[in-house]
Amino acid sequence: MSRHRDIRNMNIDDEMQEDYPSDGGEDDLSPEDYERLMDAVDMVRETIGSESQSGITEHDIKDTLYHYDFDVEHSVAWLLEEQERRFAARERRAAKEREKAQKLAQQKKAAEASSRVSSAPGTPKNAAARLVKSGTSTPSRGGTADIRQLDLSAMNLTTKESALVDEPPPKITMAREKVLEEAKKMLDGKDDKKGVSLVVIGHVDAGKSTLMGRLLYELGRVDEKSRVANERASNKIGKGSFSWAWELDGTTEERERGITMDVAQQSMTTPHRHITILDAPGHREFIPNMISGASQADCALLVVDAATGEFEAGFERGGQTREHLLLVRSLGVSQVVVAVNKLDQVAWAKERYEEICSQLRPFLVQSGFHSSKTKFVPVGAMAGINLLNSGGAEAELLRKWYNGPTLVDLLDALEPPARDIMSPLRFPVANVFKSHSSVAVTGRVCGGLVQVGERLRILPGDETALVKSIDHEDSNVQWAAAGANVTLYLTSVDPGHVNIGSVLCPPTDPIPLASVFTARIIVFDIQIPITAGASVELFHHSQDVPASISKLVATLDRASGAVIKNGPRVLTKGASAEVQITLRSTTMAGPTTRAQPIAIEPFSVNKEMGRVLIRRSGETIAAGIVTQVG
Ligand SMILES: Nc1nc2c(ncn2[C@@H]2O[C@H](COP(=O)(O)OP(=O)(O)OP(=O)(O)O)[C@@H](O)[C@H]2O)c(=O)[nH]1
Repeated sequence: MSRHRDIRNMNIDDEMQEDYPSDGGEDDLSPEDYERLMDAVDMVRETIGSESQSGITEHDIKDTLYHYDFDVEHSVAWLLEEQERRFAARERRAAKEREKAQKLAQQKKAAEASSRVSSAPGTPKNAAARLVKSGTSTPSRGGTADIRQLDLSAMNLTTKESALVDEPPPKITMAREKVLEEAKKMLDGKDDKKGVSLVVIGHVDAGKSTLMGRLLYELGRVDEKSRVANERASNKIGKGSFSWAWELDGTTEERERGITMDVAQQSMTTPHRHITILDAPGHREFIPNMISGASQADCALLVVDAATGEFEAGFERGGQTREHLLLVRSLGVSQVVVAVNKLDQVAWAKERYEEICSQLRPFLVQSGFHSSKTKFVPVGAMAGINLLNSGGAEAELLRKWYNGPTLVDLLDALEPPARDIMSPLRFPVANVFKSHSSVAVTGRVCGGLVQVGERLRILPGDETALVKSIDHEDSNVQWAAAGANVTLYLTSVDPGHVNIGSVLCPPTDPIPLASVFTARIIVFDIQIPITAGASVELFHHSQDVPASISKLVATLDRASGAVIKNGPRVLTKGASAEVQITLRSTTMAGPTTRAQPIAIEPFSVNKEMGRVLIRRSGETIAAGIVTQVG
């Protein structure tokens, strides 16, 4: 199985800590003072060197600058002395560690000698380690305490992690009926704003991340200091025009290349909606990541570039405007807002806006979007025009011919689709974060409910895990229901058994596993027809696996589904067909090696788990729904 992004290994224990160290009163600074501070930080840094060279963090520098009232000279002098003090302390600590290690080695030798004498025949050598693993607390007797300590160190567990092993398991604190009742209330929107997830799609450089960064700022989700910091830092590497996008494009590579590579998740609140944003990459190289984002969304925001020739580049055959729209529709998204961006590049010309809308409308209908569920809005992401309320000369130019809704007005009216909370839980893992002792998984609840303390089965495989906590947007919650994009923190599980594409479900109601299944597909605009045995890549949620279209069962009438021809020889563009799909083995062990099955369910059982996309040589050739598994 492959996935075009890294499984990030980070320390979840750190991530879970809510009390981040303060930056030393920065919150009280005005934007002007904050800018002064950041200038001073740069000057100090130039003299003392980078963090890795000097061991002095940005936090240290800021603290010192506050202390010396932003006086760079005094701050540098103090920090250089501090650097020497730290170096000396480190040396002292290292000497102590060496001494301790020597002592432990001697104790280990002595303990091994005594255990060789006292163990009964057949006693497992690592009995102490097994006791620790299973959580049994054995009172220490004489030398045993040392053996336990030594075995723990051999297992590479830190003191903190060994404490975690002994932590009591999380408990279910709410009755299922109560959770169901609360979930129903929430989905009815009686208690709160309705939740909806939105994937942001469009051709490369259309302005997706800029639009989202600016929108988050306009809605107060990004403060003035972050804005200034992004502006300064992006200017510094000559990428000033991407400063708004930096709020979403968080990795160094994304920032240096000026493109989105992985899906970034953020959230925002409009008067009637709580919106999870999934900012997808536009570059065709990262389509698999875009598919991962789209499979977690209810609605789409398509961003197109109005600049001369740019809209056309994205909309022509092979452009991502077309491909993204087809992909999201195939994954079940039926509502789309089209933001016609960069109108400043064409002097806010009404004719250009209308020309773009008139080209997109028929394509949207042809792709299966109902015209009542597609909305258009003219915007200028960079200057924040027509996102919320905007003033100024550019806004005036737009207002001469447009007095329709703003982008936020349209987002605020998005309707969440029906959620199936009564079906068994299905949680396809979109991303995994691992540490030695725990695992966090992100993704969307695709049916049912999940709650803290619940034991879940991880498929494929025989493993189970306990849900330790759940993060939904910025909050820690006790449960999450179908449609929610959440992070689950898991415990009592070997991190090696949780992967992108794993599906978490109730142990009593597992999702089926299959390496052969049938699907009803629609063939896209392909040039080389599909024949039986064609090698393809199968996309299901966030995973993609090698497969083949092993049998062409029948061609079907697109509208009625009636069989037109059994056993066709080829499938050409626009065809609807029933096909058999067989996963191919990823190992080189030979043609008889069976492929690993994937967790997949018929569309009739769970819509979200029963959709697949089929790609070949980097091009999406078909989309389908699973009709039969096994
Ligand atoms: N003139 C103008 N430029 C804009 C506007 N919005 C975005 N841009 C510029 O377009 C370029 C691409 O913006 P991004 O936000 O990175 O585009 P993207 O669609 O997120 O890019 P990918 O995710 O990599 O496909 C940047 O240089 C932006 O400054 C706008 O309203 N007007």
